[in-house]
Amino acid sequence: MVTVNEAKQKIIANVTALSALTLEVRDALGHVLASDILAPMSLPSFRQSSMDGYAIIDTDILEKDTILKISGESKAGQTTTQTLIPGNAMRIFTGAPVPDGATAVVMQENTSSANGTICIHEFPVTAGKNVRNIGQQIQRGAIALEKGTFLSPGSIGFLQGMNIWEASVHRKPKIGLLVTGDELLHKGDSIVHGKIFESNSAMLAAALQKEGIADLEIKYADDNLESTIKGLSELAENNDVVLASGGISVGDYDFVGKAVEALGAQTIFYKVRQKPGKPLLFAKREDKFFFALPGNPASSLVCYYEYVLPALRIMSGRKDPFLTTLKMPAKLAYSFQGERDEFLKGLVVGGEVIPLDGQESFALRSFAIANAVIYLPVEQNVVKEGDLVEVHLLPL
Ligand SMILES: Nc1nc2c(c(=O)[nH]1)N[C@H]1C(S)=C(S)[C@@H](COP(=O)(O)OP(=O)(O)OC[C@H]3O[C@@H](n4cnc5c(N)ncnc54)[C@H](O)[C@@H]3O)O[C@H]1N2
Ligand code: MOO
Repeated sequence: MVTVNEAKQKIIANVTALSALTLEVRDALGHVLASDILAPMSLPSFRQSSMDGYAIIDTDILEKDTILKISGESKAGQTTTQTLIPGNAMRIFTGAPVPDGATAVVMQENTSSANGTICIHEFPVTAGKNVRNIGQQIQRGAIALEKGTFLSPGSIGFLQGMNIWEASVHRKPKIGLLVTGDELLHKGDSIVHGKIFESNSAMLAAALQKEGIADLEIKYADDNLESTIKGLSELAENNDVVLASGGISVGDYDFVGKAVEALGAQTIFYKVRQKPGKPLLFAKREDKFFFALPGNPASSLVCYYEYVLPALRIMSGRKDPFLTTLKMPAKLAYSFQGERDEFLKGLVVGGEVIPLDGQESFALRSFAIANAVIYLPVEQNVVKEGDLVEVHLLPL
C-alpha cells in the first residue's frame, strides 16, 4: 500500500511525453507544443491605429483647440503607403495603417470638424498615443510560443494571426478499456435481479472525451483469468494505456491483478491509502501502462481524475498534469474515521465547497452534481464549517 502522494510521485517518475506529430493549428486545440514556435512575422506588421479619429503629428499640437487641415483618409485594409504633412491631420479608423510622418492618433470624440478642418480639443498629445507599433505584440524571429505550451483557443488565434497553419504537438495517448464483471447488463438488456447496468465505460469515455481523447477501444471480459488476460493483451497491442474496470480486489472472481502479472507487466503500485479507490493498480510493460480501476463507479472516477488523467496529460506533454488545486472554506462540517485519506465529491459555490451527501463508493448521484473533489488527508479527519480544505476542480 502506498500513500496518495507516493502514488502520484510514482506516476510522475514513470510516465513521459509521447512523440510529436504535425497537426493543422485549427485541429490542435488541447494539444501541447512539442517544439518552440518562432514568429515568422512581427505583430503588428505595420503601424496601426487603435482608435477611430485623426492621425496627427504631436509637435503640431501646441495648445488646446489647435486647428489642422484634414488631408486624406486611412481605412482598415488600405495597402498604399501614405504620408502626413506637418500642419495636417488624416482621417483614420481602427486597424488602419498610420501614415508615415504621423506620430499619434486623436480619438474622434476629442475633436470637432468643420469646413475641411479639425479642431483638436486634447493637449498635449503624446507621441505614440493610440498607435500600435510594429512588433509591439511579438517581434519577427522571437519565440512566439514555447515548447510545452498547452494550446487553448487563444493560442490558436495567436498562431493563425501570424500566418502559422501547422504545429508540432505531442501525440495524445490511445486508450483501451477492459470492462470486467459477470453482473453487467447493457443497452437493450432486461432488468434481471442480481445484475446491474454497466456504467463505468460510458463514464470513462465521457471523461476522456472531455480531455480531447475521442477514441476509446472497449472490450468486455468474463470473470475468469483466461478472458481477462486475452482482453488486456489485445488492448495492449493497439493502445498506449490500458484501463480495466472492476475485478481488482481480493475476491475469488477478481482476475485483473493476476492477468496483468501474467502479461509480464511490472506492478508499480497496488493499493493506495485512500477512500474511495483503495485497490487501484498501476503497472508498466515496456512503453505500455496499465491502470486497474476499482469497479465501484465513484472509486473508478476518483482514480481516473487523480491518477489516470495526470498520466495521460504527462503523455500528452503537459507540465501541469494534476487537477487545478486550491484551498477553500468548507460550507458544512464533515468528519471521518479510518486510516485512509478521503476524496469527497464536492460542490463549489460562491467561494465555498459543500461536501455532498452520498459519499459511498457505489454512489454516483453525488458525482453527478459535483464540480470538485475535496481531498482530506487522514490527519484532517475532522472538518468544521469554515475550515480550509484542499479542493481539486473537475474539468467539466
Ligand atoms: N475483502 C475485501 N473486499 C473488498 C475490499 C477489500 O479490501 N477487502 N475492497 C473493497 C473496495 S475498497 C473496493 S473499491 C472494491 C473494488 O472491487 P473490484 O475492483 O474488484 O470491483 P468489483 O468487485 O468488480 O465491483 C465492485 C462494485 O462495482 C460494481 N461495478 C463493477 N463494474 C461496474 C461497471 N462497469 N459499471 C457499474 N458498476 C460496476 C460491481 O457490481 C460492484 O458492486 O472491492 C471491495 N471489496
Ligand atoms: O476503495 Mo473502495 O473504493 O472504498 O470502495
